[in-house]
Amino acid sequence: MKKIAVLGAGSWGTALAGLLGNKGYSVCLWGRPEDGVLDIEKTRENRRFLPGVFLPETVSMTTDMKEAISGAWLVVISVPSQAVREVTLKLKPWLGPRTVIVNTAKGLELKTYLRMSQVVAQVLGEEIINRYAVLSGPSHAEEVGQGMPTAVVSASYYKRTAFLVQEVFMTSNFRVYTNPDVAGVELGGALKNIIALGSGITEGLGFGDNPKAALLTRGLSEMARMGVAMGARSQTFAGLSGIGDLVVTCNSLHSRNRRAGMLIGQGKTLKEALDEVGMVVEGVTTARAAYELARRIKVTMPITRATYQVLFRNKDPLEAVSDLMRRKKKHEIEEIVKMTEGW
Ligand SMILES: NC(=O)C1=CN([C@@H]2O[C@H](COP(=O)(O)OP(=O)(O)OC[C@H]3O[C@@H](n4cnc5c(N)ncnc54)[C@H](O)[C@@H]3O)[C@@H](O)[C@H]2O)C=CC1
Ligand SMILES: O=C(CO)COP(=O)(O)O
Repeated sequence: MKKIAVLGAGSWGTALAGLLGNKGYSVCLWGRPEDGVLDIEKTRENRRFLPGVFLPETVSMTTDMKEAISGAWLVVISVPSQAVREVTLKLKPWLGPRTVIVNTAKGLELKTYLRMSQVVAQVLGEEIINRYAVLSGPSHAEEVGQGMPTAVVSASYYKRTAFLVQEVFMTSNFRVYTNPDVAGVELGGALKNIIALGSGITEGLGFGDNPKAALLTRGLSEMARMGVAMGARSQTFAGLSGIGDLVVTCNSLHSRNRRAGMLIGQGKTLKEALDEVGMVVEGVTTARAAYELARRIKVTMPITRATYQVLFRNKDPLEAVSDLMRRKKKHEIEEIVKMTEGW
């Protein structure tokens, strides 16, 4: 069977390696030595990041990048977004001329503000873009690992690549749609984590469902605003990588972004919250990158700004909520007002 490399032995890399291995692919899961790769190989279980999910014999483990990439026709990147550049640099010397790259990391790179496809293209050259897809959507590793019905989206500028990735990942419990809007799918997956952090903060403050619904809905609106300003399609934000992932991340007990937010809302510092969660909380770095980018390109993102201030400027979460509520009066949807004569 064709070989697939999965880079990143955390919860998502492990779940995807299991999914692909169960489909019969020969999967090589690469991780750093500190990820207990040898222990995973022996027990067939990633006890730290995905306990209770057992990997089939079709999945082998390595800490050697050359061994992982050599002969692979498809490479899945499942490391935190701030590590995507480093890992892409490491895989570059061994990458075959036709190997397809599937990125699953959700975030914006700090300082450069680049989306993950742009980071990968900077490292591997623009020509990679035809062989690149992003796989994103509401898909907690814990549930995918248990084979629960899940729907995600494969986006690529190149139709054949989007279709190929759909075909590779699709199972009776893992439904994959396609979308040509790479920017929209990447930004949906990245920006929803900021809103989930903010939503978790309101839960930690003891607030209920109304503030969560308000944050989620207005959060989606600012995600789409930023997306359109960066060339994405607004409709993509109504899809799996937008509203879909926002709903799951703001509500799920598995969500690290929601959990970190709740801890901060309860009075923990950012460091204490991150230590307690113990896994990557992508919304933290993305809040910083998106806040700075929004200022630079002059896009209004009040929830992102408020979340940034709580995370990095020691703003009291209650004061942040109060400031959001007291912003100047607004129309709900500007486009509708513009289309409505006499308003
Ligand atoms: N866990 C989930 O349910 C899902 C996660 N994702 C995304 O997948 C990406 C990875 O997340 P998770 O696996 O959940 O994180 P995790 O915190 O469970 O694991 C991250 C893994 O990456 C490793 N890592 C960190 N820096 C590294 C580096 N520089 N080089 C190599 N390995 C490194 C860590 O040691 C760890 O094994 C994130 O962008 C996340 O948003 C996407 C969909 C679902
Ligand atoms: O993106 C994810 C699920 O779709 C994982 O992020 P969280 O753990 O914050 O929910």
